[in-house]
Amino acid sequence: MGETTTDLLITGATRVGGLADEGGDLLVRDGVLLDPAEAGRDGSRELVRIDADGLLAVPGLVDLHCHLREPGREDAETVATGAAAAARGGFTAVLAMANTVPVTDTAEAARHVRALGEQAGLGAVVPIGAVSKGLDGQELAELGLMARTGVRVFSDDGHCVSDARLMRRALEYVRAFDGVIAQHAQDPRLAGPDACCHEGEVSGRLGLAGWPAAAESTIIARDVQLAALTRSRLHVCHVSTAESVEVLRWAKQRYPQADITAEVTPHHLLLTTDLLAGYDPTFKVNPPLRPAEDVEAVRAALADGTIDAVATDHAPHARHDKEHAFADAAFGMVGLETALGVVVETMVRTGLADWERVVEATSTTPARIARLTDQGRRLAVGAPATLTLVDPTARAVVDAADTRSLSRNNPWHGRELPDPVVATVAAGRLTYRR
Ligand SMILES: NC(=O)N[C@@H](CC(=O)O)C(=O)O
Ligand SMILES: [Zn+2]
Ligand SMILES: [Zn+2]
Repeated sequence: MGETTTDLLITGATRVGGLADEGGDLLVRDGVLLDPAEAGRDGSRELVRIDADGLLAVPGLVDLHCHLREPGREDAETVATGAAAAARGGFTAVLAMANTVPVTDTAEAARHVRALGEQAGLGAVVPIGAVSKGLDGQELAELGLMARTGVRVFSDDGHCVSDARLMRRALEYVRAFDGVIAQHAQDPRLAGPDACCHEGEVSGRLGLAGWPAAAESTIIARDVQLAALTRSRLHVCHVSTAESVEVLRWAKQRYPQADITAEVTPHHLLLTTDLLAGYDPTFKVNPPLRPAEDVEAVRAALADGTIDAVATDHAPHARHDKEHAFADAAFGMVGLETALGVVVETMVRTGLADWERVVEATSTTPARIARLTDQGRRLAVGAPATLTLVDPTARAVVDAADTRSLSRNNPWHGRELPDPVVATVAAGRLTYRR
């Protein structure tokens, strides 16, 4: 972050994870946190104050998994609108999935996404590189060349790397540069081309073609063994079933030397498959919404660390892709702006997690998985001024039209949820203020 002439003084916030003797005041100058006693000493600098009495200051949120749609589908989202939605959601860094048009499968494509993020200036936009060329699951993409531009996370998300041999080679390859393979765990043969939801009692009643929960957990069982075999890093995207949690719990015990991590989305922490009763395609998502037992299992796993992180899987879609009969609509829902609220609703208000655990799952751990060294840092003098101010008690009714995203496929529309994000500061810059 370059030189600035304005200081930002945040007063009265409680730092989550801060030391007991650290006061609540924070001074932001040139992208760094300074001793608040410095505020106003240099008369040439303007001082902007934020009164944060009663608020929490947490390290800026990091989203390991979102879809920003640029290049190719700028009608659904652009990097700039996605970054604006992220800032409003309290995020200071987001990782943009590779399933754009064209796919982020070359160094040049990765540089392009990063540059669009820098132009937007609303926090870090970090490209995820594809595992296979064109996401076709056949041939490895330019993993090494993308790594040289700083890419550490590789994923064919939207598709599963279903060929075990290709998955093994990808894991072996990225080990050299400390990369990680983020897998969309879903056996394509079990999921089939026509399936559109979770296979079970609800799909049977509604006459919708489902796919079994085993399509997810069987791939995870295979991949954790490949991660152990290759001694490489595996990250499991959007874990959604109780069996997947059981496989992960087993794998983390069985292979303590392996680096296996997993994420859950906010929607899988709260929404259930019953919502499909109205055939509203807003609730069509991949992985599909699951029964309540699965929701309970992923919450417990997030609480005890079996699931390491929360990631939004923000998947904006234009109206003409979403407004179809359920079976024909696109998979995906937006989520950047509501993510923290849903985590507070499902984990904090239920007593399953405290704010320390929320910070770990939404900031510290995702930053570590993506190897983003200037994100997820404790808020101390000398650290990057990358933080989010949170009102732990605020609530609001979600309005899909009140958004910085270009898309409206919002499953929370009309629902009252915690509305915690008050301000976001990314590398010293105020990127959102309520
Ligand atoms: N989650 C979704 O339902 N859709 C994602 C793809 C994905 O995450 O698998 C998308 O790109 O729209
Ligand atoms: Zn996916
Ligand atoms: Zn995704």
